[in-house]
Amino acid sequence: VENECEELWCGSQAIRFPFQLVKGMHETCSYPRLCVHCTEHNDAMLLLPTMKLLVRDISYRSNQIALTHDPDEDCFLKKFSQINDFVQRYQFESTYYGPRNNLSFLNCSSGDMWKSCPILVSNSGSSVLYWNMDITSCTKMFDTISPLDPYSLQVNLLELRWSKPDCTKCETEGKRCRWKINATTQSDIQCFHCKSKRIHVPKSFIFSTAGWILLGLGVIIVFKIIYHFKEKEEDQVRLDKFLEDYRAEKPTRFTYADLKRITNGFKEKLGEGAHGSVFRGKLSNEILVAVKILNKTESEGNEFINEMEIMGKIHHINVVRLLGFCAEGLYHALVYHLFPNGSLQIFIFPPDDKDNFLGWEKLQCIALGIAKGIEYLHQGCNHPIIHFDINPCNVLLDCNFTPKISDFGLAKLCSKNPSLVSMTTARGTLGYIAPEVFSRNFGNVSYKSDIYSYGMLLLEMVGGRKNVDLSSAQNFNVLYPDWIHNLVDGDVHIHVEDAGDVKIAKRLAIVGLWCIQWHPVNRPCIKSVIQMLETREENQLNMPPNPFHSVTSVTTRGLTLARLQTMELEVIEE
Ligand SMILES: Nc1ncnc2c1ncn2[C@@H]1O[C@H](COP(=O)(O)OP(=O)(O)OP(=O)(O)O)[C@@H](O)[C@H]1O
Repeated sequence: VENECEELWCGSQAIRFPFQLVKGMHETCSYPRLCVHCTEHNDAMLLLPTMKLLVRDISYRSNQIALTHDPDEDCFLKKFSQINDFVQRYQFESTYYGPRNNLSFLNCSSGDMWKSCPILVSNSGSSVLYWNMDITSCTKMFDTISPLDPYSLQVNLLELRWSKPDCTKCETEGKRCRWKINATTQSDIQCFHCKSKRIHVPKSFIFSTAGWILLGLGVIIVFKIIYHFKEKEEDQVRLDKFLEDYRAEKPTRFTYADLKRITNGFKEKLGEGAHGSVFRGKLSNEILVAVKILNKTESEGNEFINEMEIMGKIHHINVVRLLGFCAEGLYHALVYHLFPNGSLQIFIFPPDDKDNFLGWEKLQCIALGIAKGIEYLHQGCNHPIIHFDINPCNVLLDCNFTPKISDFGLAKLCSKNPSLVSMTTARGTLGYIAPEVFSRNFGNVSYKSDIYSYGMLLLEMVGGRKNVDLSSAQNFNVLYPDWIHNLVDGDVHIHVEDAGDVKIAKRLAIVGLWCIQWHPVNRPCIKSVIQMLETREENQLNMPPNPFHSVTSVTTRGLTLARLQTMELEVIEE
């Protein structure tokens, strides 16, 4: 019931007790058989049993209502008797404070000027001359007593006041009022809390608004569908372009927006290295990629693109293939195949860690694969490349554990201060950098620098532990190879059960030790490394001299040699 007595609106007119909009009519909410109808033009019409009146205004504070004639009808006074009945029946009073009026009604239908409303009403006590009209042709119809004001009636205006029901008490308490159930008089009202207010919105408005909303939704859906198909089309175009480039063995050039789409907004980060961050991406359901966003490249614009074209031509089973790149303003990025196994780094475990150790056969295959990849970079392709950063992090493993060398060419492309890198990424890089890269006293930087890094990597694989032991910071890059040397000499026994495995372990260790000779000239070239790894004649593998056997003697020898060399070599600041 409370909701039915809510205040509703018709245009700017609030309709509430003792009136009620015709919809949701409830007997306790308004005068009996009296209701207001809201037209499609938002006009409130008071519906009486035999006529309707247009509501001009309702003041709930002063209990007044102003009514006028239905615009469809011309004359108010023709319906005087119904109006008078209505006023008296619902105990309305005229806002006109005066004695009850003796009204005279005159019929003036014969005069031209009375055409629209041929009835004149006057208070019989006062003159009709104030109308300033010719009333000589009028005939008297009847006299009556009414509380209504003749002047207002004549101008089609009905201003009424109701004293009952009186809701002012309820309203001062912040409540609403309505009839009591089974009320017998117009004083039988009760106050109640009205919780919710609803705005009356004409049906036409609801329909038009709903229509607009539906239309809007329809347009959005259509746009979404078009966008979806356009996106799919663009994806397909990009994929086709990629496949075309792939077959033509050249890297695809992507825009930064492409990369954003491929990586789903750079959502999944695979890792971060010295050159930048790597994100997981998807070119199609079958082609998963890793997108490396470079921090800073030294080569700009065209130079970078030329460099990419060269790197894109490098194809070898043991080298990560560059699928694409992005060179857009400050954004430089590289796109590679994704290798879900990640880098070799996470597979290096000691042989006695049975659950994680890969096995000697597999380690040998990986070592050989890496060597073949280095051989291809050094000698096999049109543009020989020194990697400068061979380490387990830069060897990725595909699902068959085939090793793939990554990050080739970046040493040239990216600004990389070795001493700076050694400080920040000591974990991965420091132990692998050849001595001559630090100081020319050991010789010239050449392909042999990669051999040194490869040797360190091999030894790490054999030992199953990091070659840089930061806990013994003083001699970290000396102690570990020494330990390996002793292992091969037979002084320290590594836990290898199978005789075949012992052979592999020894072979890997011997090759590793040859590769890490201080002076580049003493290191084998990569071809020899491969031969040594592939040989089955164990006794053909000679042990290299142990440069760490006596740290003092080595240092003395090194210094002597260094002293000799400094006399010939230009001193380069580290
Ligand atoms: N193609 C790839 N597929 C799968 N994972 C990758 C790929 N490329 C890189 N990653 C992962 O992202 C991480 C960061 O690679 P990134 O090459 O940038 O650095 P890094 O090799 O670890 O270090 P640095 O660049 O200093 O040599 C790697 O450890 C690797 O796990």
